[in-house]
Amino acid sequence: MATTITSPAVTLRPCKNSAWGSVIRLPPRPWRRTFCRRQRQVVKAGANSSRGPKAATGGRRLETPPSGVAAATGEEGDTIRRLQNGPDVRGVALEGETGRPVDLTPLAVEVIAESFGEWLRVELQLDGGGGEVRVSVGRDPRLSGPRLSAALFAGLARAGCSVFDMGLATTPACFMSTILPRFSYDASIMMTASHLPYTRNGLKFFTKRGGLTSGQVEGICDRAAWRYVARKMALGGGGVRGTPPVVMRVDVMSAYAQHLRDIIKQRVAHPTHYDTPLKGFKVLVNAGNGCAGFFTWDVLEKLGADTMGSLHLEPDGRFPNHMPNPEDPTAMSLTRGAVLDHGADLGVVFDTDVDRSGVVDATGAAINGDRLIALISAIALDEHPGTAVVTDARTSDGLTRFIEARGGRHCLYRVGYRNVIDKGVQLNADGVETHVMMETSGHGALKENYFLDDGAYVVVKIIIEMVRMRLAGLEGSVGSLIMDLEEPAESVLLRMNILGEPKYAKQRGTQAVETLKNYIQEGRLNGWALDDCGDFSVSQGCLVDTSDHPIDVDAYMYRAKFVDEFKGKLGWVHIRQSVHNPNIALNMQSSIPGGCKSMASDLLDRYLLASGLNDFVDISEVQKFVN
Ligand SMILES: O=P(O)(O)OC[C@H]1O[C@H](O)[C@H](O)[C@@H](O)[C@@H]1O
Repeated sequence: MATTITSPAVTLRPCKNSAWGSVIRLPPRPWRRTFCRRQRQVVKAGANSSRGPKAATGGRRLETPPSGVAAATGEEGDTIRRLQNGPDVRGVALEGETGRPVDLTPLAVEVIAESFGEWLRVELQLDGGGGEVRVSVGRDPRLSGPRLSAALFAGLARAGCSVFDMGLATTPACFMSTILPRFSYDASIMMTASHLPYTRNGLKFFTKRGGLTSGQVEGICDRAAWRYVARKMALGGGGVRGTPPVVMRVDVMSAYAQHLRDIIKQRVAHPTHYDTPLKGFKVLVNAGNGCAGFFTWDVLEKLGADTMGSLHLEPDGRFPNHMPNPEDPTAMSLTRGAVLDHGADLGVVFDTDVDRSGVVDATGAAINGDRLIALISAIALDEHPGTAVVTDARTSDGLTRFIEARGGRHCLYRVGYRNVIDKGVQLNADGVETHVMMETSGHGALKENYFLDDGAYVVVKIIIEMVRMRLAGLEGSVGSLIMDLEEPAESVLLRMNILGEPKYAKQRGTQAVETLKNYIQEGRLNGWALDDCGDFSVSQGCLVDTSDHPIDVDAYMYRAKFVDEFKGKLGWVHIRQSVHNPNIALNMQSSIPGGCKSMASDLLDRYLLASGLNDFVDISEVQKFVN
């Protein structure tokens, strides 16, 4: 049975001893002097070097790896490079995973943070900035957080950054700490592994321009790799050492919550109770013991909502109830139950760090995945007629029809929230008005919100719509806005583990994914056709943009449709390597019952077995599904 905690967790409340600007610890003066000298040298050396990674510096050069070290990074350095997951850093931070040793160590975090700080200094100089570089740091409640935070602070300080500790925070709040006038930091880092197991942890990086791109993070990890090897050699394999850095404890979360409240108040502009527009509404939150509890007591309750029935608000780094994840069936079903039990108008499910969300409407209907995209698209198309909506290519044909029926355009793109957002940014730059960028996973970014991947803002939009509907005297809950969304008859996700040593997994995964593409292109798979690639293809989908370079780990992915000689179009499959684990994800959708099984069976015989991929890919899930 779900635990209901109505009192807020202390950790996310404004901390009495953490007033803005209060100093936690001062380092001894000599250390500070040495540090400043060192930093000047680093930046100067960078300006003359010819080895700086272009992606990370935007063309400016950074400190050159000492000769010999770069070449020698090899295996050791690769342990750092492998921590890059698209635009994030993710790794195992605690023992407990079979076959996966701890690789996100304090030293790894320290060298990555130092390389980020160094990159940032160069970036800011390019922008005409200089002097103090101020970086905020937030984290989720993972057990490894405090220890790794100390390493993160140390790395940033080594790079000459002033560090501001937000404590328990959310990913969108970290970005907003670079925007909110009272804070306006140069950059922010969120330490989180989102919905991944409690043993993992990771980093997300922001500047005022938004999240770093995969290319930028790749450059930072490259530099961190040689630094890691050099540091290990110097320390004899030991961990982080040295004087603890200066860290300022700051309360950004209260200001951020107020920012969200202000948006709701202003947009609803309630005619009788402006400051409490949610009076008379029951809205409950399932925070999954992640970071989202603040939304209940610092946003909803202060706006007048009754939040009785909220679930798992207390941060707990072991996530004892279920992973905080709007895609998690347990999370959704518990929230649906709570909404119905309490007669709530809305239930909200956040992921750990609140960059993803899903909702449950008053009838208990789960609105996540395609349905959430449809709901946000309906709201956005009302506000911006004709806007384009970018999603990953795992969305249904029904969603495309839903968007088109409202006059919008649907661009299907690569999986990976950053890919989806980048595509939207690019479309806007190319003159295609694009207001919504969302992944089926619940990652949602809006043009009006800094193109930020922000689960809280998505919920804010839905809440505003809910209140507006009631003010307009409209019947029904927010779910009524997506009544005509057609659902596929079947939707299946199968995972195929990549066997063998982890260091070969990416290469093998790419080989497996590319083999399917080649087989189709070579005409070896009758009935299969790759969905069109292109810049902005509404009806057929764009799966790999031919104008991009698939450099990232998550870049090789294809969608192919299958037309059966007798039954006609059965559906499509989407194949790609997992961003986080050594496996290949095979998504399938069909409009015909049994269609997914037919497609899987065909791929099993004519692709997986015929190509011999089963030598290094575990095809048992596909076999089980087929049989
Ligand atoms: O590759 P998977 O394990 O399926 O995970 C895929 C997901 O990875 C991360 O969580 C990204 O933030 C998402 O944008 C992406 O959809």
